[in-house]
Amino acid sequence: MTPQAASAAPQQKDFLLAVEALTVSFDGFKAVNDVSFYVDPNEIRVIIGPNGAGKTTVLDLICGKTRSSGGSVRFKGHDLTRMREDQIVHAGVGRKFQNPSIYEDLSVFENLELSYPKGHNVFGALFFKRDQAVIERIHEVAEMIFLGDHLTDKAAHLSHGQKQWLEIGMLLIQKPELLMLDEPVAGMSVAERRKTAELLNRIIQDHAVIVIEHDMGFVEDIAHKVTVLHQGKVLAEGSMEKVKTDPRVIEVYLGH
Ligand SMILES: Nc1ncnc2c1ncn2[C@@H]1O[C@H](COP(=O)(O)OP(=O)(O)OP(=O)(O)O)[C@@H](O)[C@H]1O
Repeated sequence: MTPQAASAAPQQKDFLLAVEALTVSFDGFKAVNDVSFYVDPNEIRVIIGPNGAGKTTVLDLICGKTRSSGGSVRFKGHDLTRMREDQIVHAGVGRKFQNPSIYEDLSVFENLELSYPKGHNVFGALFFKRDQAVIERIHEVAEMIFLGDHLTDKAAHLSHGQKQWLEIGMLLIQKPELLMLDEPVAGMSVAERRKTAELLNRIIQDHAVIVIEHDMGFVEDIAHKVTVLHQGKVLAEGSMEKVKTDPRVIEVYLGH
């Protein structure tokens, strides 16, 4: 190829996350079957689909909780399928599960402090100091998750929605570049749902977010792009406008 031809070649787009041909089988059953999708920096991607479609398993594969049997997950050039869960966290991928895993007996401040990155070895943890930078970061995150006035409250006394936000805050304090949230608004009030949409729109100024969600009103509010899974495969992908009028999506999911 001549130098001119090389420079004219199309540039490959820099996706934050590239999932390609991802597959996993459980006892011969393909729960995730040849799934590919690409997430941009600052994007909110929502994964929808009927129960058992493989949504949670896809997130489990990305965060290293489950090992794939085929395909790749590239995040900023790293193949996550070759990395351990803790290495994936350090690479910048944070995952929130459906049930909040906060410390109920500790305050909001202490929960956030515990999640502050303390270095990757035992000495980092031993010599960790509650210095000004840490305190400032905790206040900054607490404001972002609407808990700035609740720093001294015990987590046990927070509402269900506030507990979900606290757990998102515990991820944010680690500064991941990609956050993955499994049904973040399940059980929330309408007002809490609205604030969660606002929170996600704040978050994506510095992060990308993948959300699994069944609440279609919420999906319409937040999704830049929707990936529809069905029986372990990608059935459709695109804007919510496009996906919700797709007859196949209506047949297997939205029409029920
Ligand atoms: N560790 C596992 N061992 C065996 N089967 C599993 C395992 N994890 C998931 N499955 C199966 O894989 C399929 C996909 O499950 P998954 O939880 O990913 O679906 P989902 O789309 O998240 O569903 P829901 O909306 O109900 O949460 C299901 O049939 C489930 O029973």
